[in-house]
Amino acid sequence: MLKKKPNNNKELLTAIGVSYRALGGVAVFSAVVNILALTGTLFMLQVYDRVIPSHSGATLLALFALVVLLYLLMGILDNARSRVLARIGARFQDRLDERVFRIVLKQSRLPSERQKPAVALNSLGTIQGFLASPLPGAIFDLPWVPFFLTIMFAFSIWLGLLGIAGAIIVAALAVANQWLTKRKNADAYRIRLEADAETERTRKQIETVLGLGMVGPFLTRWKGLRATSLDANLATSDISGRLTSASKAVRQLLQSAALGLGAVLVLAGDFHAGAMIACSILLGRALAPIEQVIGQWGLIQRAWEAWKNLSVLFETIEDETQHMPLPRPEARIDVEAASVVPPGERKPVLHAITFSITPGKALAVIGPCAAGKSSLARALTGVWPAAAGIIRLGGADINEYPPDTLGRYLGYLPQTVTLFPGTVAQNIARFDENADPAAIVRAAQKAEAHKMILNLPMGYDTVLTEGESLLSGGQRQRLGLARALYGDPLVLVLDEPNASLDDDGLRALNGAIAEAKTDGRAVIIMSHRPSALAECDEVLVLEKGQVRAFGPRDEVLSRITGTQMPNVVAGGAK
Ligand SMILES: Nc1ncnc2c1ncn2[C@@H]1O[C@H](COP(=O)(O)OP(=O)(O)OP(=O)(O)O)[C@@H](O)[C@H]1O
Repeated sequence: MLKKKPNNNKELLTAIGVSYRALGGVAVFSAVVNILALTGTLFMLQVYDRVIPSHSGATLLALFALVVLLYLLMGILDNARSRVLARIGARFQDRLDERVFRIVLKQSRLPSERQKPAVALNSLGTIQGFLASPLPGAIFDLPWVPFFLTIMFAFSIWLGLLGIAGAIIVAALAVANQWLTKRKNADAYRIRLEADAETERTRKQIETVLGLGMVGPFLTRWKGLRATSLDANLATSDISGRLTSASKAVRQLLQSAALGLGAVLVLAGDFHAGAMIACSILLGRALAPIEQVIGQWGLIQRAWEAWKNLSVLFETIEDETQHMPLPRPEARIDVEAASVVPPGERKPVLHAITFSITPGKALAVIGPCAAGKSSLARALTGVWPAAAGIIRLGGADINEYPPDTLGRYLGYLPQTVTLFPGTVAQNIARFDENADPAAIVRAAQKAEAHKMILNLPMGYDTVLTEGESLLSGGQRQRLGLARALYGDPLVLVLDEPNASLDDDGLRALNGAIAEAKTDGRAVIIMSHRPSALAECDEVLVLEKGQVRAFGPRDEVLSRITGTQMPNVVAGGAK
């Protein structure tokens, strides 16, 4: 079967295609601008034909006034064309921004991708930058090259042939430029991205880098990458510069050659001196867009690479916003023979896991280190997709829900609580712009975090910055729980929610779980510590990514330990 060409991705073509009227307008402006470009030639012919023979100053003045008007119009239209093209670029970016942002987020699930600058965002910016540059204008001028050459033919077949030869030479220089710089340009770009990623990595891990005295080695690695990227850049710009200078010189030489050839024809007696100069001007105009395109070839290459990158990404990463909206489901999770492979890995970390949890029940997932508890939490929240089997929420595959909707149905407390720059209230409300303050306070109260928040310098309006150190581990965990409880989630997935909690925190957590059950939510708690079992009705024991036991709490506990852990049930042990 023939494979669809990735460059023809429908979404990209549509994003440009919506501006078809504007593009049509640009084509019309280009036509007028190119016709107006004959002003100089016509003026010169009129000066030769009318003004000089008649010695008429008035004619010259009238002609000149007309020329001023025509050039003014040309300037206005040329500027309008650039403005429209820049707006087409902005519209293109605006239309694809959300799609690209979602792709970047999805790709970031791969640890290897997380370290790199976002290719999709870079690519979109590159295409927008290209459209806002003077280059597309020059590209719209290219089809007018034959128009100027045809006029040259009308003056003289020899001058026409010279024009064609000139266009071929300049175009050949463009092709040589592309051919010689393509690889080096791509290399320079790739290495520069790697160097940027290295800076970003160092910046993010600055405490470790400084603490372990690793600045020197990192600097050496970074400088190595920058030097390689600079070398590749220099090599490209050397070749490009050589060819650009050659093309400039060739154009001027050709214009002089046109004058020379015109002079030969004038001397032969069958040619007008005005036509000789007119052809020289026409040739310059015909070759100008070709030369401009050569000079900016790198930009065209980068824009084309960016287009191909986006095409491939759009073809391979589905647009999730296209799913049909489902009604709010029942608070029930069914995991059916689900196997989970971490993104970018080959080996599953969870093997054929099967269990269910119904509304109003709490399930504890316990097991030794690296048993797969956090992996299960990630799979349940859709962060890591199941490689085999199905995870259902309210009977529907969780992949059927758009990620943001699924996120709202699930209250997820990850093992490491990350808070974002913004106020405490914004963090609890998951940055929902229409958040109801009463709902934020309610979530905090349910997580028993309300009093703690009121004791912060600005209460709910306390601003948290990136990497803030205002909050202790326990405080973060309580805020994380409030955030998980915000917005009436159906299922709570709490990964080690008790890891940094003191006795008060543990009591609060168990109270929050009991209340969630009363509210009809299902609760799944991943934990090492037995204190988490107090409110749980069922227990699932994981070991090496497999279910060792699953069932009612006391039954499972007595099976695996020989006791019912009465003190655990009473909430006494931690
Ligand atoms: N991002 C990842 N990429 C590849 N493998 C991973 C990733 N995260 C975890 N694993 C592997 O998956 C297995 C299960 O890890 P997981 O963190 O789910 O265990 P856990 O039971 O939560 O452990 P702990 O109690 O120590 O937090 C481990 O062997 C771990 O090495």
